[in-house]
Amino acid sequence: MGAFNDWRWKSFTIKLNKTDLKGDWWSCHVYVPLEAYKMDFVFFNGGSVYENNDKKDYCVLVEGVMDAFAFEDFLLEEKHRELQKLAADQAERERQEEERQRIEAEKAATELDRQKARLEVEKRRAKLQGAVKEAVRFVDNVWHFEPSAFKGEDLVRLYYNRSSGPLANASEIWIHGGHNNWSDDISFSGRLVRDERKDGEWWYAHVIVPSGAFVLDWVFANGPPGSATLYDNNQRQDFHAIVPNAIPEEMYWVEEEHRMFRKLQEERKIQEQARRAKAEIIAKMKAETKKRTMKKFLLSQKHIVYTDPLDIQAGSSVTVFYNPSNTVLNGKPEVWFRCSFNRWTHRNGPLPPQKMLPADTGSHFKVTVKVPLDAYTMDFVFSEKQDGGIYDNRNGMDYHIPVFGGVAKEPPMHIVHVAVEMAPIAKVGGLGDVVTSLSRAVVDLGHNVDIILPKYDCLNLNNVKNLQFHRSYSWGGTEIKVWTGKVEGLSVYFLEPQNGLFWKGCIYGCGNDGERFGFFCHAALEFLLQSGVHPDILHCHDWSSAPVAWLFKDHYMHYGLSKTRVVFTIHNLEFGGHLIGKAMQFSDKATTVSHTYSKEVSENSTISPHLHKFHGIVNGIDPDIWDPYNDKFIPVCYTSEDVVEGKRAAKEALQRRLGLNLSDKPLVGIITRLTFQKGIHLIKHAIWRTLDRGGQVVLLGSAPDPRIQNDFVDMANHLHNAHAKSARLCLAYDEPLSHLIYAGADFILVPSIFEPCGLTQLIAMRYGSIPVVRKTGGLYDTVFDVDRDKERAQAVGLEPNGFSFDGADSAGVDYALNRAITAWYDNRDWFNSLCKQVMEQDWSWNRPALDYIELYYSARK
Ligand SMILES: Nc1ncnc2c1ncn2[C@@H]1O[C@H](COP(=O)(O)OP(=O)(O)O[C@H]2O[C@H](CO)[C@@H](O)[C@H](O)[C@H]2O)[C@@H](O)[C@H]1O
Repeated sequence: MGAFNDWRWKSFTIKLNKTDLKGDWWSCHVYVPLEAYKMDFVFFNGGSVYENNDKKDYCVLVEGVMDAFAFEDFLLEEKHRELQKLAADQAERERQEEERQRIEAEKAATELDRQKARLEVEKRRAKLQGAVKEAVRFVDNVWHFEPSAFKGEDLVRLYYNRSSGPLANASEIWIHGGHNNWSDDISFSGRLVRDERKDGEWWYAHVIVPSGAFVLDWVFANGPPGSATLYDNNQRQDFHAIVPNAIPEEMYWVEEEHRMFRKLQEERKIQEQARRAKAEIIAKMKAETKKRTMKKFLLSQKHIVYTDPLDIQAGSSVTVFYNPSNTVLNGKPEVWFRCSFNRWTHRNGPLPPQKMLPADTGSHFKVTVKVPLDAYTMDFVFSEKQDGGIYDNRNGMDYHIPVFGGVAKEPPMHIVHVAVEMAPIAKVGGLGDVVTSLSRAVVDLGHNVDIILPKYDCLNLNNVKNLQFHRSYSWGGTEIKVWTGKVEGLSVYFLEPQNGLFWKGCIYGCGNDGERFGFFCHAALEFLLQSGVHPDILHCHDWSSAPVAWLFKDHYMHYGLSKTRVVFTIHNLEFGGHLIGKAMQFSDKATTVSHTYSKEVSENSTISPHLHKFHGIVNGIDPDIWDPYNDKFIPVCYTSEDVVEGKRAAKEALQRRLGLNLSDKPLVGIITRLTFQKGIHLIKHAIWRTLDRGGQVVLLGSAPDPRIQNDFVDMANHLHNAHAKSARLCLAYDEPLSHLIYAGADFILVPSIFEPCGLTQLIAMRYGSIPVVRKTGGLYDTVFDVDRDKERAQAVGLEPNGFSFDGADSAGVDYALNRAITAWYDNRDWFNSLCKQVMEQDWSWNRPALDYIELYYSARK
């Protein structure tokens, strides 16, 4: 009994035969496979008696192309092939399932078309019944046909007695005719001539009876259709004649129904093809953007680390270049490279530390590594000595670079968000957008995400698919019903405590919000515990779900959720500072929504003790939810290629909808919650400045504070009187209108006093609108002034994309807004190319989601 390569390959059992050699020699033939580098074997009697060389077994080496390492790779390749086959099988099954669903949908749609055709025909038939009742064969002394019996497609003469009606003195007489109660409007017309052979005023026209006609409908007039001024329309009843030998009515309607059905089918097919073609274009554009962004990501640390090649392939060699002069290892005589794979979990453990050698290019050092076939990330840090000393481990995050084409895939993480807002079903501001769009991006990267949300009575349920009762449990003295549903493709658990805490008709502003959300956080943890769900990451947001952090650490961690880590994100430090401070203390990692805001708040007493675990990760926007190429709220879809035409149509639709002049003026849009944070006095000033410059302004915003709301209502009244054609303030929350403004505006103004990230400037750019912003927080990180920030933009691989200002006063606003409007008036070609350029920048989650994944992993270390 034997096998090859340490018993890992092709085992065999063969019966030996006695040979005629001298002594007690037995033998057998063994086939040695190509992949063998060693043969292992023992002898046995076919039963339980073994000769296994004192438990060491026997082995002989095999000469050939294989050794232990090559065999390792060979096995991985085998596994790879097997996985590929499984994946192909799976893909085929999915394709078949899709095909089945497509056929099913097609069947249902066909049935619907058939019903529609039937209904339509019934409607027309009922309508025709009336006309048939009124129709006759002739009217004495007014009109008749020759011959009197005829059918569809016959040529007949229609006689008319001119003196019978209002055309008695007309010099010309025309017939405007149709059939079956004008079913195709006018289907024939012609000029009548006088019949000299008859007595009296008899005029006639030749008419070809339309096929399928039961009833002919007509009027007489003194000119052809379009230029007649006098009619004989039988006292507004029109004339109706029966077609005596028409085809049987039943047959006609059966044919009509068929014709209608075919037409509907044809229309549907064309629509379906257009939809599919569009989906393909969208997928292609998305993939290209993603690829560009990934490349930029790989190059983004080039001043510290980069690899050659940039995309590392499993099973190949890669050279890592490192420049210590920008790190803590600056000036050290030696640099050592310490590396492993798969987030330090690779089966072979870390590679032995390698000393890096100076590279030819300036201050970089280099080292070459063989990447195993089952790698999906390459992980490394640098140290000053072979045995350690000072490390550059990227502030505790380590360096991780994705490896492509390997046989192993990154195991998915399970992330659960506990949040009180979620777009589009319960959105108040940007927090709701981020919960949805970050989750979608993380799912796209192959991880599992669930969201736990209160079941408010004011949820927008139109956007929840498959809402179902899931279970109920008791906690906090009440029954809590749990519902599940899909929102934007994400799985959501809705908690509905029967004590009515979320039946208040609103999300915030109930007086006891702290108590309501505190209860919700506790209930969410209880739900996870009772359902036996053990996520890797619990992600909570702002003061409203901050309690998750300490409730978890104080209680639930000890009840069996011990592998879970808590990540806390600050979207706005303005509210609930105490709760935020406590969550900062108890969370494993904390983030805020831009790098600059993280610096701006770093001295805040709630943050400063925790800087070691605090990171700024800029927000992204969801490229599917905000997509001018696929947006049902704008009149013409567009990409960067036809941005000018697309925006022109959107601007016109916006002007029309809000009653503004339909002229080509620079249009400034503002979309915001109206709070102190958003720079209210600067917004007001900008409205007047834009009007001074001959532009138009549209503001969409609502104020939670009634004093501010009233103030804007006054301003709106004033503006709508004095500048009705140039300014419109919509003081409400209106998602569809916001899309039209993003598309129709030339500029989106964001003059915030402080701004953790800001999404409106990012959405603006996606729609080719130019942001005009105050340089603060995330606005500083995402908007680069065309005149002042060229270098700062280039440092992050971008071209400048907007206008910005520093001061929080009117002079500041003027500085940016005047330049923006002047550029629009004086340099339209350049302005249009700027619109195209900002549309091509990637402000989606493609990049920031990678940073969140890194953060989640580092929280688990
Ligand atoms: N009247 C209205 N009608 C329709 N839509 C409206 C609207 N008013 C605002 N919106 C929409 O609400 C969102 C606002 O997001 P922001 O990030 O700009 O601000 P917000 O201060 O709410 O968010 C906070 O959290 C986010 C997320 O982290 C941070 O980016 C931000 O800096 C921080 O203040 C955008 O999607 C915008 O279109």
